[in-house]
Amino acid sequence: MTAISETEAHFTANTPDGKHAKASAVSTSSQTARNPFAEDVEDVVRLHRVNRRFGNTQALKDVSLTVKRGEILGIIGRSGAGKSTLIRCLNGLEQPDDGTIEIEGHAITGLSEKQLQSVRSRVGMVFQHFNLLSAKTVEQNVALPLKIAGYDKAKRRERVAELLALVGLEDKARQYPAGLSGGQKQRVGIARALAANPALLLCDEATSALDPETTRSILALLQSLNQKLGITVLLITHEMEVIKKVAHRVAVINAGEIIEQGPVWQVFAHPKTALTRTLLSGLLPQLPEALSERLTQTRQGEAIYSVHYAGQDRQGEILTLMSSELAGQFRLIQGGVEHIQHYAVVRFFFSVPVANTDAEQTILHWLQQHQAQVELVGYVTRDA
Ligand SMILES: Nc1ncnc2c1ncn2[C@@H]1O[C@H](COP(=O)(O)OP(=O)(O)OP(=O)(O)O)[C@@H](O)[C@H]1O
Repeated sequence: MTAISETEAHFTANTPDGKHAKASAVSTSSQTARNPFAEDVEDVVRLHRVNRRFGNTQALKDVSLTVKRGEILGIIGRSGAGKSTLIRCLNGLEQPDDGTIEIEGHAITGLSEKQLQSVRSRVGMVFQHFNLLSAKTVEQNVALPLKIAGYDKAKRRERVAELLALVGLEDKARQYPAGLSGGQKQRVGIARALAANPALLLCDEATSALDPETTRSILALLQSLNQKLGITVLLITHEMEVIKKVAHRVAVINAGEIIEQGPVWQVFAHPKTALTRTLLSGLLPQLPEALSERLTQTRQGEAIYSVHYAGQDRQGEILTLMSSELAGQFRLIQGGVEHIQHYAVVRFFFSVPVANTDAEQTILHWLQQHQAQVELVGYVTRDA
């Protein structure tokens, strides 16, 4: 058996005969028990002013958050920001000091361990290090939650075949995890998380242990599962690239606080906080280092501006338009277009000689008219 972390603490589930069974690292459900969760509730997850303190550390500070049914919400934050604490609160392994957490309209704060079992049956967990049972085959790993939930052998076999087909691993059913690649192991982890038909897939750094190509294929799988099954996904990550590829909305967490949230295209186009800008820095064009090193705040030489812009279903034509309508009045330094959701997110830097105040004002006015967000970055002397 592989070592498992506290997050994958043993879950228990009611079996049809009324006894409690134990499983490792899996969510479980009872087919016979009445589902206390309202499947028609629009918000699958709702957190209201959740706080969690550890001594002097405020791991979660007044966190309010919703995840709508069918949505993929990405939560991004640096190490120590509070992501694990948030996950642990969501699957009931941690209790907040105050505030409320609801899964499908059902308050889960203050529940007993036994009451939490049905909560966990609605939440499938996908882990960074897969947490498969090494002594069991792929099909046995996937079947485990079904076994605990009381599915008979024939039903288990049928459902496991269905799940393995869903994640593209039909031919690996009899293999052991040791013989699988990282991406294949994560596919097994996802199949297992989906086994009991959860409402929510909680992905805790699900691609952080994978190479870029495998990461892409796992993210594509999550996206297709979201589209095919309509499953709601809460994805915890420290990589903006992951958010960009799959999430509909993003929430940025820092020192336990949600400091910014919104549709992914919007946060990319108009990041409000310095941290978000830093997290985005690898993905959006930056001012060349040779130039940024020479920046001053004294008005001289050339003024350098950064522009953020987002347009729906447009191919970033603002740059083309600006180049044709204001030709010769500015110098383009660096720029690029990202296509996120149905938006073209454009970021570019341009310079204009400070001596040419008419051109500067014309450009700023033009950009304002085109709803672009413009910021003065600084000045460089003309020979820069
Ligand atoms: N059981 C605990 N006892 C004391 N402090 C804790 C405990 N759990 C978390 N913390 C503290 O709470 C803060 C948030 O921790 P958390 O593990 O939630 O962050 P994280 O964003 O998941 O970080 P990482 O990405 O490194 O896992 C940190 O300062 C951490 O040291």
